[in-house]
Amino acid sequence: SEHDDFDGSVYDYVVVGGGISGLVVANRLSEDRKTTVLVIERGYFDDKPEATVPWYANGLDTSVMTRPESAPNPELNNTTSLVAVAAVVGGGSVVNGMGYSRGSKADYDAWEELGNPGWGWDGLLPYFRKSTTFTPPSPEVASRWNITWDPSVYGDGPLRTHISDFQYPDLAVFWDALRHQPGLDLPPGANAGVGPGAFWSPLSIDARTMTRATARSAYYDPVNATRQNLRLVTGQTATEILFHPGKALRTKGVRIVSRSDNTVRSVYAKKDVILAAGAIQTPQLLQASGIGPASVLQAAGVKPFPNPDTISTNATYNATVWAEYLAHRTGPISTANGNTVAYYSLPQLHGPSTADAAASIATRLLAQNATAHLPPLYHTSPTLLKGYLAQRAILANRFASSTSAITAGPIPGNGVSPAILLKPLSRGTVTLNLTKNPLAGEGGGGLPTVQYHTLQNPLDGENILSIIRHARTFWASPEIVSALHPVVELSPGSAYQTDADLLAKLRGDRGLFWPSLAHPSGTCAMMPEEMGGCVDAEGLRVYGVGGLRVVDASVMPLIVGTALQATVYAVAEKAADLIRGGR
Ligand SMILES: Cc1cc2nc3c(=O)[nH]c(=O)nc-3n(C[C@H](O)[C@H](O)[C@H](O)COP(=O)(O)OP(=O)(O)OC[C@H]3O[C@@H](n4cnc5c(N)ncnc54)[C@H](O)[C@@H]3O)c2cc1C
Repeated sequence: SEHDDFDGSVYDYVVVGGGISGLVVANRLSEDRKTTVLVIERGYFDDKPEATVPWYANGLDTSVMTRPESAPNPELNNTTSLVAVAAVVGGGSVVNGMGYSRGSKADYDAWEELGNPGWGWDGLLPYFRKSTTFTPPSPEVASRWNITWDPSVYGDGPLRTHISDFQYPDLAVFWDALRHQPGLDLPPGANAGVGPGAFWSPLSIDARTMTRATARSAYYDPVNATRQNLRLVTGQTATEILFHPGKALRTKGVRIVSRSDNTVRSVYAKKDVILAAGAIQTPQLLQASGIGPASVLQAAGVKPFPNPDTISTNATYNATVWAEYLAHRTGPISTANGNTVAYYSLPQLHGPSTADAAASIATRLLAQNATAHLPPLYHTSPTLLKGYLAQRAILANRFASSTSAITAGPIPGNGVSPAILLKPLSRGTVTLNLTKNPLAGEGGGGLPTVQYHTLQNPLDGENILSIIRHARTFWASPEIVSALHPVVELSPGSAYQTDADLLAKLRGDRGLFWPSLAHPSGTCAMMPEEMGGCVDAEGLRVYGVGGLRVVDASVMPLIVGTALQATVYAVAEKAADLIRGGR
């Protein structure tokens, strides 16, 4: 087969996962033609329209995903839910909603406060720039819609981002309402690290072709033909990290299984094995390789991203708009969820008259008996608890200030208004599924057990209710009602008003309320080891193991107040620099 030649082969670096972080790191490391890099990817290349036409980002292409169910969640009436994980060359960038957004400065400065020098906003901005190019809309569209941006926060990097010329007409009404929101800022440009507010926010679209811009189109396709020192193999699942014999743990390579015929092969790394398998599968691979419970097993913790509203109904567009896209690359098919996002801090959510409600949440958070609202893992690990308490102090500070967002209101043109909690206090876990051999099935089909523990901390419930109530107020604002008629809430529905009724509905209805919006992170956190950290800040090296690094969304020590792809690109760019620096 085409893969016969690589069994037993040796590279400088073996990268596990050809998703966003894996392709960025592989590209940068192979810029030096003397450095050899192998990328192992579970999925395949996907060239169908769903992977390239922007409009499809409104739906979920599950044909290129693995979809484990979560464990039954005790706080959600023991119901399970989907864990959406990409399995395709390009990873999440091929299936995601294409929003390109960075958190506020305070979100990244929190990483630095957690003991990671150089990982605050100022340390990451060069990598945000290095990874992106921004193409503005046409001057006519920009002036008609009053679209503004800050060109200084983008560079001439591989990932193309764009605000398209097509804007849903109703957005004018929404912007009118946003301008009248008390206390909501309207900063001139998104992605500049400024605090919450309403923005014109780009999508990962390549304006030259009006197609989806992905880690593959940005970091792999342009260099594939010319770099003999870079190789990507598809349909191969890494199932185990291999170590040199001896007392000091040092990686030797990776064992992989072919999805098509279950052939087992081994490949070797002279320098490092680099894990980029994403925040669900990286911890699984570490655990399957028996890497120390003190650093990794205990550090497992997926942060939920609850979404107490319905998803897109997948309205089908008619033939005319498709014809327009095919002929001119314009119209609704040329864009996805739209380019307007409003971020609110907790005080802004509560409004000026009840701003002390936010301070009260912060005070009550700090007064909590932390272990009472955390999974058992934290009860027995003083280091893990120490890390959580440090995160908690930072979150209490952010709750009481207006420096970072607790919710984002994407306002797409398809009439769906998800209510999203960006700063969860509850902590989940990713652990090996002991009843399923990770080697079994279609080439390593076994997936780990994901326990979200959504709503384990009751303050998460309070914050979600505030977010829902705020969304109701927004949709009832006079600007919207007078222009668009009263908006009817389909889900959960106006019958649900009291805290108890709303919470009971959320706990029981998995179609309505999701524990995660496909943004797992923090499952192998970058923090000092004595705070339960998994990798160091100097080189993202796994504590206690030589030659092993993690570069994907697992390393985020605290989830940032927005969707993650922009941050994953920047973190991977910085990781590549640190690795090349030889540290
Ligand atoms: C449905 C969906 C919608 C999203 N919407 C948005 C959005 O609009 N905006 C935004 O900013 N972010 C969005 N995200 C999040 C964003 O795409 C992810 O945070 C990002 O892709 C994570 O990058 P990563 O490198 O950590 O992992 P991934 O991009 O997931 O890459 C991991 C890769 O590793 C491969 N892999 C896993 N295990 C193995 C193994 N054992 N062996 C070999 N290969 C393996 C996988 O197949 C995958 O290709 C969305 C994600 C999803 C799933």
